[in-house]
Amino acid sequence: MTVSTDGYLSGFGNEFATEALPGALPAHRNSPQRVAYGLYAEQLSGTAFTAPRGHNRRSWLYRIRPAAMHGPFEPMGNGRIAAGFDGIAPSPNQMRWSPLPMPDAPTDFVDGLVTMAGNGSPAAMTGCAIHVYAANRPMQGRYFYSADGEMLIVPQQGRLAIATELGLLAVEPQEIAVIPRGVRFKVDLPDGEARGYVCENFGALLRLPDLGPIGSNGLANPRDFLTPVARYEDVEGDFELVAKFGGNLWKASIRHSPLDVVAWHGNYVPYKYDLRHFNTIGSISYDHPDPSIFLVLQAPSDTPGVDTLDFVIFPPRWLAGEDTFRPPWFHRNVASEFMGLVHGAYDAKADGFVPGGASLHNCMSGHGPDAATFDKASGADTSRPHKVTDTMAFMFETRNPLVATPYALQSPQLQGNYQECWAGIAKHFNPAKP
Ligand SMILES: O=C(O)Cc1cc(O)ccc1O
Ligand SMILES: [Fe+2]
Repeated sequence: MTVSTDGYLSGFGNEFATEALPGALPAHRNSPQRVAYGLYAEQLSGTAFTAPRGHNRRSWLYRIRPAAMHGPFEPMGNGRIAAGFDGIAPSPNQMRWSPLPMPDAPTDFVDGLVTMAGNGSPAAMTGCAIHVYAANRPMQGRYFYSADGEMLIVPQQGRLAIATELGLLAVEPQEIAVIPRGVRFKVDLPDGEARGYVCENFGALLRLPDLGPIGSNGLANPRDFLTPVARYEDVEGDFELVAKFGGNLWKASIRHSPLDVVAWHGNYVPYKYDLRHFNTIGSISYDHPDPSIFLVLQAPSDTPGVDTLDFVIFPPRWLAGEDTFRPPWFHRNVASEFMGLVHGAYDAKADGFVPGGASLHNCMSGHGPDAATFDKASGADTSRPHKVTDTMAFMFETRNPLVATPYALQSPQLQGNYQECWAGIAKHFNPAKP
């Protein structure tokens, strides 16, 4: 068994084993005729049964009642969650949004989800949905799971206590949580309210990238990923199970808490990671490297080297490039970029991109530093290193263009004047002056 720290097991993709009651886990087998304590054995598979061993993910759960026990599902209305992205034209316009305001009415994590952008579909098993959430009420008497994809949660304001079937994840801003496809959970708000971002990954499971010439250490180190120990509730009542399935929300009545797993083992697990532990690598000579150097997790596609989804962060770091324009350069990419800001300021934008806000730069749409940032950085002294502090920006970078949802396009948070941040860029060209 791996090392346990404060209710967590450390490592990425490990074979974990944990029990909340002694002897609840069967030894040397998965499905004995009778399980200890009268528990039911159930397998939860996150990959095809025959996936190569290195990518195969499944866990065995020993629970008070099987997951099959609940009433029939019926559609419940999607609220502000988009059912899909087909049939909406993606836009080449650069877009930026101010933060989603905290709700006035009581709103839990599920009610608080708003889809901003996405591509692909759960049916195609590729692409993602990007949501933001703003909530002010714990999930009471209801439990949620997404059958559409694993959920990468990036809290921006307020802590989340995410009670999952496999145990409790306590996350705060500058940490992330990943809830596997199908795992049931409920969210409590220890600070009363919370806001953040969610990327629902329809494709291959997020994994740590290869390190190539970087070597055997660096970027996000596997032992900093934490998975909860087993923890169960044995409660009965009139509860609701909400499923996101095929883009839509469904609800079923359930007469007990589905968070009733007393012991489990396996490698299909929820986990959290503190972004402040990221080992940031950059240039110590000249030039600003591609942002792939900041890759935390990737969801590969069937094409080698081309990911369906990359989760990239821009954490505090030293900039040392000499005779170098140090902030992000002007660029156009084949990939599409949805960015958010957890904390502080982002070094490519002097203002307008604020914590809780978001931006979208689609395939081949030009973007980069705003005029104020360009002027400052092109005149800066680069003979000494400079530390970028008080910042935590991130990017959901996708292979396919992102479709902004009708909600995102019509929302009052859309900044109509975003493109003006480049309007003041001066013409300096003078063919007579090399
Ligand atoms: O657009 C952005 O701000 C993100 C980004 C940062 C960077 O350092 C290089 C490329 C890139 O897309
Ligand atoms: Fe970019």
